[in-house]
Amino acid sequence: MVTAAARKTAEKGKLMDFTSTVIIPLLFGSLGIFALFRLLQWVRMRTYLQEAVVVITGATSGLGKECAKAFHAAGSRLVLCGRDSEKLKGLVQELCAVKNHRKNPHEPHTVVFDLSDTKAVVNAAEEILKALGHVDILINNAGISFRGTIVDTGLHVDKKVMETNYFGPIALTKALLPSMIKRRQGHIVAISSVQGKISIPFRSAYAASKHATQAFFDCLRAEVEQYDIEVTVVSPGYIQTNLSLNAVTADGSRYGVMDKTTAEGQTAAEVAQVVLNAVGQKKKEVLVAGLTPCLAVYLRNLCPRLFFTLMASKAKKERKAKGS
Ligand SMILES: NC(=O)C1=CN([C@@H]2O[C@H](COP(=O)(O)OP(=O)(O)OC[C@H]3O[C@@H](n4cnc5c(N)ncnc54)[C@H](OP(=O)(O)O)[C@@H]3O)[C@@H](O)[C@H]2O)C=CC1
Ligand SMILES: CCCCCCCCCCCCCCCC(=O)OCC(=O)COP(=O)(O)O
Repeated sequence: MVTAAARKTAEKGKLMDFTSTVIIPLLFGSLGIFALFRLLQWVRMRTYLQEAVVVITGATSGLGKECAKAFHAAGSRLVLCGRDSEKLKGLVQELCAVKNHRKNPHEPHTVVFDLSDTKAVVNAAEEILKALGHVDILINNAGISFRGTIVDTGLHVDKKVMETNYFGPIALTKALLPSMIKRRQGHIVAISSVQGKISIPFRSAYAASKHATQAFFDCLRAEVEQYDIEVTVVSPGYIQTNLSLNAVTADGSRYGVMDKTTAEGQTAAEVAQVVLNAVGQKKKEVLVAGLTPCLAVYLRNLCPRLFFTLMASKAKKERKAKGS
């Protein structure tokens, strides 16, 4: 007669057999497949980015500057765009410092223009195509933010924000698109914002420009799929940059304050890595934000009434804090 203890030992043995013959090989097999998948993904990404001609707007500071460093490290041939030629030269020197230069021998090209000047944008696109022949990846990063009430804001301020954040990037995109279509190759990136998906009070011009950006590049993605052109929309939450310092206010003057939310945001280097990976993996869109902004995006879509109530109380609170 089999005792209970013997039955228990036999069951334990069976379990151990099952673990060593099924569970452990399955676990290691899955880990192996995952590691192989990640390796293949990395190799594909490296091949995609190495030698690629990458145009970055707003390369003089913040996220644009960090994207320049990340794509340079990935071996891309950079075209750095900005309004300040001295800052661009400084960045080229930094990138061409011996340590970086050994990894990527291509000296970045610089193009100076203001995105709110459509003619200058078209000329810049021509200059880029003349100098490099083609563009593989365009990163529409440059932008400005806004702080103010709608009732006090001059229309010239709304236009300035729209020109910089929306018309400038779409003008550059339209100027480079025909050459991408001709080659049936290209990748267009729009750095939007969480505020391209939700609107928060006292940011009307900024949120409107980013919603327009999201809409335009979503349309573009569908239209250019037939030419194998990729479109990636990146929507970050707060990033530690000069964005709030450089924001315009209701009368068009500089805001000049480093907001706590911005100062406590993600680092620009972290977000640049997300941009690099999203481009390398040809992602359609990516939301790079903390839990609250992400929840706010879902809430806006799933329960708009509650979202609007929260935004109204946020506006009330901010107005009270300012004593207005
Ligand atoms: N910081 C944040 O919290 C977030 C930022 N973003 C987005 O990230 C992008 C980069 O901003 P960020 O790095 O944070 O801010 P920064 O202010 O540090 O950088 C903005 C860049 O845009 C350039 N720029 C501004 N206006 C113009 C113009 N008229 N013509 C050409 N270039 C111009 C600036 O050039 P110059 O040096 O000449 O001023 C600068 O290089 C923006 O699109 C922004 O909306 C999105 C979500 C969050
Ligand atoms: C249980 C659900 C709770 C979720 C609701 C909370 C609602 C609180 C609102 C939070 C709003 C977050 C907004 C984040 C916006 C953002 O990250 O924007 C990034 C920027 O573009 C920064 O630009 P700015 O000029 O505003 O500094």
